[in-house]
Amino acid sequence: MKISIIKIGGNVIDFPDKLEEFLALFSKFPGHKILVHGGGVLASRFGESLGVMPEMVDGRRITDKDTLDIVTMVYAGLINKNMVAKLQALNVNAIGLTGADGNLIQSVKRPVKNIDYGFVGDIEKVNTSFLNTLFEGGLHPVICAITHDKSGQLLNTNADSIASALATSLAKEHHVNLYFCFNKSGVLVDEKNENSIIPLINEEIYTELRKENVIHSGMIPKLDNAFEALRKGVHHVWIGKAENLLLAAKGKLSGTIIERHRYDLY
Ligand SMILES: Nc1ncnc2c1ncn2[C@@H]1O[C@H](COP(=O)(O)OP(=O)(O)O)[C@@H](O)[C@H]1O
Ligand SMILES: CC(=O)N[C@@H](CCC(=O)OP(=O)(O)O)C(=O)O
Repeated sequence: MKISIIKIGGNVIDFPDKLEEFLALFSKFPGHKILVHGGGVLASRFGESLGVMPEMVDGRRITDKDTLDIVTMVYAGLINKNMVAKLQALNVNAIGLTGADGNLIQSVKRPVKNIDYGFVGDIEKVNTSFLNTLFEGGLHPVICAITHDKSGQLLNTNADSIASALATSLAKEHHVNLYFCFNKSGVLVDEKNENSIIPLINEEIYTELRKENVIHSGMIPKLDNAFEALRKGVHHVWIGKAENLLLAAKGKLSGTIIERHRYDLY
C-alpha cells in the first residue's frame, strides 16, 4: 500500500486563510494519507495570555504541568477538532486522534540528562495495525502532537518526530513518503531569502550548516527526523512550502529533497 504522511507546521496553522488553502490541497492529495500537526505558535501565544511563558531548547518545548495542560487543550482540542471539521467540509473522512486514542503512539518521558524537558515524550511504539484498520475503513487520520506512556500520563511530543515515527513504522509493510510542509520554500541558506533553497541536502551538508548556524531552532528536529526516517526505510522525504504540496507529490522541483548520503544522488 502507498501511504503519504504529511506534516503541517504551526506557522501555517496560525493563519486561517493559509490553513484553508493547505487543507484544500490535502483534500486533493491522492491515496492513503495521514495529516500530522502541532501548533507550537498558537500554544505559545495561548500560554503567554495565561502567564505561562514558552521555553524552547533546539526547537523542543520545555513542558511543565501547566504547559502540558495548555498544549493538550490547543493541539488535541482546538486545532485538531477544527481541522477535522474543515476536512469533513471538503468531503475528506478525517478522524482526529492523539497518541492515546487506540493506543496509537506510546512514548516514554524523556530522561533528564543536561536538560529537564518535563512532560515530553520520546516515541517507543506505533500501533500500525490500528492505522491499517482506519485505512481499510476509508478514514484519514489527523494526528496531533500528544502521546501517552500507557500509565495514564499524556506527553508532549514534537510533531516532526511523530510524523517520522509514523512513517518509519508504516514503512516496514508499506511504501511510505513523508512531506514536511511549513511556511518557507524549503531548507534555506539564508533564512530571509526565499530564493536561497537548498534543493538536495544530506547528512554531511547538514552537519556543516548546523555548525555554521545556518540551520537552527525548529529546523533541527525537522532534519534530524527526516534523516532518521530515511535510515529506517522511508522512501522519500521532502521539506517545503505548504502551498507546493501537490507539486511535490507529482515529483516536480520544489522545496528540499532529503537524501541520506552524497552517493544517494547516483
Ligand atoms: N536553514 C533554514 N531554513 C529554513 N528555516 C530555518 C532554517 N534554520 C532555521 N529555520 C527555522 O525553522 C523554522 C521551522 O521550524 P518550526 O517553526 O518548528 O516548523 P513548523 O512551522 O513546521 O512548526 C523556520 O520557520 C525557520 O525560522
Ligand atoms: C516537545 C515539543 O517540542 N513539542 C512541540 C509539539 C508541537 C509542534 O511540534 O508544533 P510545530 O510543528 O508547530 O512546531 C511543541 O510543543 O512545540
